[in-house]
Amino acid sequence: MPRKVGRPPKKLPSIQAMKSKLAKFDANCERNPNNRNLKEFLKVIGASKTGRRGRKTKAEMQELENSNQVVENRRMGNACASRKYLLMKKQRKETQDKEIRKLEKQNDKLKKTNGRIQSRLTVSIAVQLKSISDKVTEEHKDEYADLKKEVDELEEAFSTATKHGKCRIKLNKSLKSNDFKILKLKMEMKKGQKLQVYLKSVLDQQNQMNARNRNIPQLAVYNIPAAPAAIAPPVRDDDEEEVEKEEDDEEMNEDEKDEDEVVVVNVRTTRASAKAAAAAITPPAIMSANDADEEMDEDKEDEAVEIEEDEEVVVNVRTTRSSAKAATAAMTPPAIVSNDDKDEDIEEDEDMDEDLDENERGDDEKVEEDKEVAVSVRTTRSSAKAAAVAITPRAIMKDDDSDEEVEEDEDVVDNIRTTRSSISAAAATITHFGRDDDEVQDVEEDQEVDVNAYVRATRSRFRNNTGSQLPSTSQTSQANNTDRYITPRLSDLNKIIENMSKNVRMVDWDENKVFVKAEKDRQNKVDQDPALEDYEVPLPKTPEDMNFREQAEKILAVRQGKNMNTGKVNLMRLQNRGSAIVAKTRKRVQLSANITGNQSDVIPVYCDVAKSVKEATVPQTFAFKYSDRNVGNSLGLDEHFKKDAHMIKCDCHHQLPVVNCWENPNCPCYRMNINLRTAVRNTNIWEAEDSETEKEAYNVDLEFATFGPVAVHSTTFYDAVGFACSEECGCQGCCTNNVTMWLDKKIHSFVLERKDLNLGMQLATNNYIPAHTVISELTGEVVEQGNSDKPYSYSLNHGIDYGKVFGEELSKIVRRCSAHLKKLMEDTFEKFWDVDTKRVGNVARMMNHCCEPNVELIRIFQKGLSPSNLKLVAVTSKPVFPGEELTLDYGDGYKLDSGDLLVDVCRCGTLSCKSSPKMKLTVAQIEKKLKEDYEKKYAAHQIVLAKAAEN
Ligand SMILES: C[S@@+](CC[C@H](N)C(=O)[O-])C[C@H]1O[C@@H](n2cnc3c(N)ncnc32)[C@H](O)[C@@H]1O
Repeated sequence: MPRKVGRPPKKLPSIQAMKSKLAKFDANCERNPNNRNLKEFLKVIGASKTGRRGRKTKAEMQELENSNQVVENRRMGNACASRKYLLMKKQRKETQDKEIRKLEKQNDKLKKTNGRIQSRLTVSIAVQLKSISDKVTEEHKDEYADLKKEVDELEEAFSTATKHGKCRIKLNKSLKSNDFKILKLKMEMKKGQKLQVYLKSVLDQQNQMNARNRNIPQLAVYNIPAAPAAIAPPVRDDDEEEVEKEEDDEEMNEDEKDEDEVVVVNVRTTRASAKAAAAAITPPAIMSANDADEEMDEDKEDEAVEIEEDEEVVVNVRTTRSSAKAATAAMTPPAIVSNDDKDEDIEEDEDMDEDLDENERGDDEKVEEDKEVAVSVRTTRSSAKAAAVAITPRAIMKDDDSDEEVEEDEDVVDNIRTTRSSISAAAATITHFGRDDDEVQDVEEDQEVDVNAYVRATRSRFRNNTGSQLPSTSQTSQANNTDRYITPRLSDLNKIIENMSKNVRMVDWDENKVFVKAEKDRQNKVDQDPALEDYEVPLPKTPEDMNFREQAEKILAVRQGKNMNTGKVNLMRLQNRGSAIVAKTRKRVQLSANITGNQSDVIPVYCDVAKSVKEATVPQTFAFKYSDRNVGNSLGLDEHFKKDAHMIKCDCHHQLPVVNCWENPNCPCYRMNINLRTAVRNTNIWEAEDSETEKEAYNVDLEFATFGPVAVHSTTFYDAVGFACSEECGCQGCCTNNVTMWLDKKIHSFVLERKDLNLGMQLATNNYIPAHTVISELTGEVVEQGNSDKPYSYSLNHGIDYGKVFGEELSKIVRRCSAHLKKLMEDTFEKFWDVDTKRVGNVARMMNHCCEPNVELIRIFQKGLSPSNLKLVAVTSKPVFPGEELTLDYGDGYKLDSGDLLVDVCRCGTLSCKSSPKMKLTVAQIEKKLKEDYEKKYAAHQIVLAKAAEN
């Protein structure tokens, strides 16, 4: 027999072996879902991602797939379905690793400088002003004069802002060709500074200002690197001295220069007629579907900037001349050093020119160095650090370690303090971080805070943590006047408590009367509102129609899961929350007659743990600013959707015959409502294997129609995302596709009461509220997770999002989404966002946790698809009777300030409560208890309804 040459073919594992491997893998997956990765999956099934060897043949794969094991193994199937996602994730990881390696390399290099001047970033900003003519000819004389005037003003602004000496602006006389004037601003930033955040912030600030003037285009920064600073160790304190010295003598030694890294930011501006300005209002970065293609192309050219070296990044931004000026001013770092050292500046100018030339060549070869206006400004390391750190959102500041966070907070404050004097002049003009924390402004509709809210939050947190307060300066107070800042200062919040304390009093309380009044008020409101013409308040089911057994079985399953098999049963202690008891008049301590300050939404506060006014104290929990609107911004993404052309809205009711949005397949809002669910479903990769019928059911289950019950997919609470029409639409939001319409109707009456000292305030209803009814928005400050106050924060997008994927899904459903917007969405939704209700919020923030909650939160976008367009809407998941508490499930991971897990000390008192007494209960016992409870509530409600009908 001839001897076989070469390797014997690899023996394929038997199906049996394969099955056992699969079982193992599945068990592993069960233990740790993170183990589900493609590589492992492929390994298990014997295939390799590359190369033929070991890969199954089609037939073998078919056989595998047909095997019960595979078919039944849902997770495995899901892994298959998410193959694309996993590959993508892997690629992303590789890129990230590469970037990290690069940054580490840089970091090592920087460290070699002995930890003294570790790094210095020189930021050059070139502002190109379009539409300056070829030559400064006679006909352009005036124009040139204007320009010169502007530059003079700019110079002056810089000099004022920088305080430290004069700044130089070079305006070359022979402006020529290609319609650009180039203006340069150089800033030195030091290592440890978050360049990306810094630039983003200054532009955000500028944009906020510009937003008021529609003729000024929005600035945008892109391609800014995750600066080496992001991983660089913070500048050591002992460096500060040296930096201060530098401030004084303005010298930079050769060694330091070597360490310079140059970042060039180009800002292009359009000096144009109103029309052109309006067109220019769209920054290249965020071109939307509706924009002209031409502009898109142009933008693409603009975007085609290259990172020349590790340390060099070019960023293009388009703006108008005036805004560029303002932007330049805004970009002025807090403490600016004069430029005595001309040689050095000239050298740097040259560097910059090179960069600009590089950058321009692609666009237009004709820009010449001598046609440039140069502004050179240098900041000190310490002040730059202070500025950058101060405006760096907490989440972007290394936030994985809480200890480190505290240190950083302290660091921030240290820096703010050290540089306070040096920033004073600049603060009034440009620096927002130095703004006085201590100004409360009214929360207006659609009001927003700029990025500085983060700074403010950080500083407030510092105060809360340390009890000390940062001093403020007159300059910072000046800055306050121009800014709309909402995060209230601690002292004002304390004043709220003081004022409340003064008005505590004893009042009569007749539950029966209150419930009857609430019922009548609701009926009146519904009757008188034409928008609610078709709405009928559903009545509660009779006890006979209820399925208590099913409920009891569920409760028992939960209890068995907890091994509750000992102890004595005291059913009266349990499930006695809420009431159906129609009480007689009694005295009650009232802490506030109306917490909202709004007469159309009166919510009184009672304290039942105190028997007299003397005994009563107003708890600290009321130190918050009442607002029925969210506040906050979303890293620029919201700016995009604020623009008319990009806002998602419909004009359904503008045409006849009127077609209800919900029934109109062409309504962009309704379409978005449907598409969002698909996006969420696609995001949830482990759901991806659902059959088409299941997918269909999923869509139906998540109906967000205005007048129908708001259906929540019970098993995927976090996935409940929809889109609603708004006041910007043709229907003005009074249509069938706007569940948020209920938020302003205020048809339900609530009360806050304290019955349990340890539980704090409880939110209860005075009305019967049917299941699946919108009751309130949960409002607060929209902040990135990590910036929020945990016990009072609610996740805005966690769970509807796997990293960038949700952003990607979103970008797919926006028509003709530009590459930049896509990236913006991905980046924004890669982060997790919270609604922090600690300092700003509404009554919904008072909802306690319950192991058997009756309220769930759904997420509804309006007008756009940024976190600022997203609302957390509270919807009842069960019928709630008058007197009953409204509760949410905070989740098993929720920790109290004490560090205890809430579930371990929960006081919700339900039969499902994880900390309820251990006792053996049968289904029949639980069913009986549930029935009794419901009958009592139902009977009491019938009395209320009857009395309401009487008068
Ligand atoms: C967002 S607040 C809810 C309103 C709170 N009762 C108040 O007076 O401000 C959350 C805090 O309420 C308390 N809490 C909420 N539900 C609770 C429960 N089931 N058991 C014990 N404490 C609870 C905890 O102190 C928790 O940190």
